[in-house]
Amino acid sequence: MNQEKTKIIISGAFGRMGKILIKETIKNQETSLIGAIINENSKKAKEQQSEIKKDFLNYFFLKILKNNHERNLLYDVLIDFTTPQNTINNLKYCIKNQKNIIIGTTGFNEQQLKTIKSAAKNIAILFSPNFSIGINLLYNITKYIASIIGKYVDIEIIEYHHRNKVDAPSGTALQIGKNISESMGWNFNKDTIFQRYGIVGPRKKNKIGYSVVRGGDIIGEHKILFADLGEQIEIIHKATNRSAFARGAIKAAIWIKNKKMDYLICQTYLKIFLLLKKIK
Ligand SMILES: NC(=O)C1=CN([C@@H]2O[C@H](COP(=O)(O)OP(=O)(O)OC[C@H]3O[C@@H](n4cnc5c(N)ncnc54)[C@H](OP(=O)(O)O)[C@@H]3O)[C@@H](O)[C@H]2O)C=CC1
Ligand SMILES: O=C(O)C1=N[C@H](C(=O)O)C[C@H](O)C1
Repeated sequence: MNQEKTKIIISGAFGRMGKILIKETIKNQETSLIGAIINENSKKAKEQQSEIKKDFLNYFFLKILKNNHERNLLYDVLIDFTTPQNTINNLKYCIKNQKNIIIGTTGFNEQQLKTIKSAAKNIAILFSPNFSIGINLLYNITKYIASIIGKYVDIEIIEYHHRNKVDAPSGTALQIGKNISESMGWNFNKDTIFQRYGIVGPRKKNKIGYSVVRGGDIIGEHKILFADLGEQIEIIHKATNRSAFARGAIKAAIWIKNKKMDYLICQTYLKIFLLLKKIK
C-alpha cells in the first residue's frame, strides 16, 4: 500500500468509545494514531492514565495531549465521541488548524447543531449519531416501509442503552424518526410523542412514538415497530460490540482526509461505506 496513512487524533481517550477507537486505529493498516486527548480537569482521567498507557505500551507510546497548544500537531482528522460542549470546542481548533473532523457525539441542542453546520463552511465534517453499517441500512429500510404503510399504521421507536448513557432518546432513534417524518411530509417537532403518563387518550395518527430503556451494559438496540390491526412489522438492530461504531468512524476518517469543506450527515454515510468497499 503506497498511499500515505491517515493521521488521526482521538478526543476522549478514556471514554467507552475513546478506548475502542484507540485500539481500532492502531489495528488499522491505513491509519496512524498521532495522539489522544483527555479531559484535563477530569479526576477519572488522571486515575486511568497509567492504566491505559500500560495497555497500549506493546503497540506504541500513547501521546496524551493535555493542552490546546499540543493539539497543533501534524494530523489529518480528529475523531470526536465525547460530549456536545467538548465537540463544539474541538470544532474551533479544527477550523483554526484546518483539520477535518468525524463527529459521533450525540445530544446536541439546536444551537449547537447550527454551529456544526456552519463550521462546515470551513472544514469537512462527517456527523453521524451511529457509525454502524446496520443502522445506516436500517434508515433506508424504515423509510421504505413508512412510504408504503406509514399513513395508516402506528410507528413506535424503542431504544435500549446502558445505564451510563446521558442523552435520551438516543441520537440514532431521533435520526430514524426525523428520516421517517421527512419522507412522510410530517413535522418532526410536532408529530412526535416523547412522553405518555396518565389519561393520555387513544393514540393519534401520523405521529411517531418514542420509548427509552436504560439498563446495565446494553451497548445499543433500536426497534422500529409498525403496528397495524391484525399484524405488525418490527425492524431491530442490535449493537453487540462498540468496535462496529469505531470501525465505521475510522473508515469515515480515511475517506474525509483530503476532502474540502462540506457537511455530511449520516444518510450519506452508507454511500461512503459502499464506495470504500468497492475500492478494496
Ligand atoms: N455515533 C456513534 O456511532 C456513537 C455515538 N456515541 C456517542 O458518543 C458519545 C460518547 O459516548 P461514550 O464513549 O459512551 O461516553 P463516555 O462518557 O464513556 O466518554 C466520553 C468521553 O469524553 C471525555 N471528555 C469530556 N469532556 C472532555 C474534554 N473537555 N476534553 C477531552 N475529553 C473530554 C470524557 O472524559 P472524562 O470522563 O474524563 O470527563 C469521556 O472520556 C456519546 O454522545 C454517545 O452517545 C456512542 C457510541 C456510538
Ligand atoms: O451512548 C451510546 O452508547 C450510543 N449512542 C449513540 C446514540 O445516541 O444513538 C449510538 C449507539 O446506539 C450507542
